[in-house]
Amino acid sequence: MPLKIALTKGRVERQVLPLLEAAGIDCSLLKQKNRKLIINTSDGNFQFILAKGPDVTTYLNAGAVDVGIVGSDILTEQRNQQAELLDLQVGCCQFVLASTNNFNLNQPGRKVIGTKYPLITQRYFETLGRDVEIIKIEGSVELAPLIGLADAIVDITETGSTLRENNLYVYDYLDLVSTRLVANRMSLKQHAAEIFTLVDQLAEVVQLTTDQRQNQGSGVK
Ligand SMILES: Nc1ncnc2c1ncn2[C@@H]1O[C@H](COP(=O)(O)OP(=O)(O)OP(=O)(O)O)[C@@H](O)[C@H]1O
Ligand SMILES: O=P(O)(O)OC[C@H]1O[C@H](OP(=O)(O)OP(=O)(O)O)[C@H](O)[C@@H]1O
Repeated sequence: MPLKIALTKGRVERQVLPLLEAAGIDCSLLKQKNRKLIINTSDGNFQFILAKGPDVTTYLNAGAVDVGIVGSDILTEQRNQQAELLDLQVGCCQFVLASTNNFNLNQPGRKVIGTKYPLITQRYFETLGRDVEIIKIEGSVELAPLIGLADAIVDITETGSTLRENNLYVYDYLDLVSTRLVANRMSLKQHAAEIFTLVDQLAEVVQLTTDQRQNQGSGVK
């Protein structure tokens, strides 16, 4: 039986694929998958299930997959119950509170906040002791303060381009985000050897990549 891995399709998939390859997993079929959603590796050791991020945790919780590869933003927002095994150190970004240049959180009144992440937003404002109204948005969150739907947004940013190009400013920095390898606790017992071998292989690749980045930064060849 192959190890079933729910892989977040899109951005995460693109960034994780080179890590999987470097860990010795044959990704040739994964690379030429087109619209196929379930891909077995040619050696029969792994089955990749391509899913949207929030659904990766749903599949894990239901025991439909053994392992998941998903952003920590989603794990936090969904109150993840699964075992987190490795930070893959890709898909790195950060939550921010952002708005137009005339926003002032300290002004009295209940602010309206647009976000894809209502739980994370709720927790953040609770720590500030502020009561806010949260409006859930599915994407292009930056629109909310621009068209008067919300006073500000809580969203993730990487390069800052989306904020800049839409004349939005960061008012606070929240948690850092990266892609994580998580496992279903039952699978962890049943397939301990396979899962920990995968974790060890990927951990080695992540460490190597980190070392290379540091060496490049310090000018070492
Ligand atoms: N700008 C970004 N830079 C780096 N990582 C990001 C960025 N945006 C999102 N991520 C990470 O990648 C994961 C998937 O994001 P992605 O944008 O591919 O999915 P999505 O939001 O469901 O988009 P879509 O609806 O366009 O498929 C997020 O859960 C987060 O962990
Ligand atoms: O700081 P940047 O590098 O510009 O990245 C930030 C953008 O990336 C994410 O959006 P995504 O691409 O997932 O699109 P979405 O609006 O559909 O969520 C996030 O929600 C920001 O909009």
